[in-house]
Amino acid sequence: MNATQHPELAVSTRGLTKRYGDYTAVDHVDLEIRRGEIFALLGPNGAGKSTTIEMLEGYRSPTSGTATVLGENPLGASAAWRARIGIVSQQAADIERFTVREIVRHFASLYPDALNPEETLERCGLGEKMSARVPSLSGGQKRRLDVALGIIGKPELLFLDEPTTGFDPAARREFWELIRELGDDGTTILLTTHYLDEAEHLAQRVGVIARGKLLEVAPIDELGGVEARVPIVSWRDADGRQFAERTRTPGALVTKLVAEHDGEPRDLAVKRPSLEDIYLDMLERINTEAAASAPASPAPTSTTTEQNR
Ligand SMILES: Nc1ncnc2c1ncn2[C@@H]1O[C@H](COP(=O)(O)OP(=O)(O)OP(=O)(O)O)[C@@H](O)[C@H]1O
Repeated sequence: MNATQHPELAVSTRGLTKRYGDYTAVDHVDLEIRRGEIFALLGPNGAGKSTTIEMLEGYRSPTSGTATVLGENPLGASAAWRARIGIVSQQAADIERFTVREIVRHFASLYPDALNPEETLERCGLGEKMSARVPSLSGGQKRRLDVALGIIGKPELLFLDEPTTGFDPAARREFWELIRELGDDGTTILLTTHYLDEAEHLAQRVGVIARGKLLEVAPIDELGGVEARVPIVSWRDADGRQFAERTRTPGALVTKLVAEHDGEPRDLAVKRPSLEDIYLDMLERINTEAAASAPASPAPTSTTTEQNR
């Protein structure tokens, strides 16, 4: 069944919810991702990122709410729709018998307008491994193969679930380059990551999810609001007591402290909160609020475990 969706949107959800028994893994998520956007979903372990993505891919059914992806309901979407999306999930490809080239060629043959397999492998840094069998690849190289398989069908929308886990720093940089190129070509990308620098490098907007709830969606440099970015000046007095003050005019405060201390205050530091500081503050706040509003949702039990959907 075709759903109505604003043509500029690649993804839109309303009240998207997934429950396992009494446990709510994804809780009324309203999310809009524009076509051509690179969007990063951040959140701690178990926050609900993969569950959200899997509902958008059509691999998990929502308990309630709706999702529209490239104009269709992902559940039971058409084969033509499936050819328009690319998926790099957390499970690495494990195709024992084949060489890298064979497997990528096979995947390419499944799509109406696939990329060139050899060129794609070069782009993914596997040019020298085309004739290698999959089991002989290192962890990072297997992940690159996953990425090659995810993009081979020239997707309009690419889902990347923690794509650079296990990459060495150089491989991550190369991967970021590849993702930026895909973004420049107009591919919409939804990625989840635990690396804030990755989100900073790649994403135009980020969403933070924790305990299944989407806490905030914002351009990366506006996350947490203006207030969260106010610098903190810290110092010690002559007795060694630690002080810290948030101020929009750190220079003026430092000048005042220097005058008051008749010289350099001890351990003087001016710190502008990093994205990581802001993100961790948000998570701490939500955990404190959750603890205050007990009883919390019980953790999922084996009786509520759902294997596939
Ligand atoms: N099939 C299932 N049955 C029961 N609970 C599940 C099932 N799948 C996921 N969950 C629970 O739902 C919550 C969200 O899981 P999800 O995999 O979406 O988290 P995540 O944000 O992707 O975490 P991570 O960063 O660790 O990959 C977790 O508490 C998880 O244990």
